[in-house]
Amino acid sequence: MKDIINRNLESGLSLPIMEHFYTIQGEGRYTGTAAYFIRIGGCDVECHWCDVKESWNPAIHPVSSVDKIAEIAASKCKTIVLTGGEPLMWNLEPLTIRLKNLGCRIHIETSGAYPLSGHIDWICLSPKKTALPLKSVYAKANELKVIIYNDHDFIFAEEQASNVNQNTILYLQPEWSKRNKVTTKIIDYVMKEPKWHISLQTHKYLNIP
Ligand SMILES: C[S@@+](CC[C@H](N)C(=O)[O-])C[C@H]1O[C@@H](n2cnc3c(N)ncnc32)[C@H](O)[C@@H]1O
Ligand SMILES: Nc1nc2[nH]cc(C(=O)O)c2c(=O)[nH]1
Ligand code: SF4
Ligand SMILES: [Mg+2]
Repeated sequence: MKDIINRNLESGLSLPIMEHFYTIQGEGRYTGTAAYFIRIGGCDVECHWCDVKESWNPAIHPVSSVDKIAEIAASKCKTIVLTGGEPLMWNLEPLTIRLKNLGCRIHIETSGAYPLSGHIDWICLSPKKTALPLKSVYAKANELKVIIYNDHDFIFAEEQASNVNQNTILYLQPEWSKRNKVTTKIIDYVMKEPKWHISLQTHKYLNIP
């Protein structure tokens, strides 16, 4: 039985799904727009300020068939956001093929620390110092979203911006627990360096998932 589960995980036919829910995209370019989120368990990047640490251990999340998840998601909304955990730790080919066949547009939230897989229409790359993105992900990022926790993160943000392509939209997003302190610094920085935009975690202000 365990062998079958492992084989299905490897092939991407089943994935450890932590949760899936219909909400409003709270961050980045698509802020304010309806999207169905699929949160896949498993992440070894270990950001100390991660707001979903419960996602890190894949073993505590039910291994679910991607057929079923795709069907539920597509019945609610045609824009899907794959997140986690780190969704690129998994083979996304079967899930994304099924979603595409059901007429969906697929977005991903990723640290970029693992290779891209599957069919993705919009890549939100949020690089982390502990596990830098792969070159192949920088090249395809549609938006770059750097989390600002301290002053050094502005320097990190500029370094990261030099790795993405010219069309990538650049965002600075306050780390939630530091928002009172860093939001004003981001506002000043964006006025000084207007290639950047500010992204807020608006779903947290709205009290929605
Ligand atoms: C929970 S992560 C999951 C996807 C992927 N592992 C990643 O980090 O991009 C989703 C988004 O939330 C951001 N995030 C996580 N914790 C945060 C926090 N405390 N404050 C602000 N943004 C946060 C991440 O940087 C990422 O852009
Ligand atoms: N509403 C809402 N928007 C989001 N944008 C990125 C999120 C994530 O956790 O990946 C997220 C989330 O968890 N909720
Ligand atoms: S990479 Fe994403 S899920 Fe993983 S610890 Fe960092 S913020 Fe959390
Ligand atoms: Mg979130």
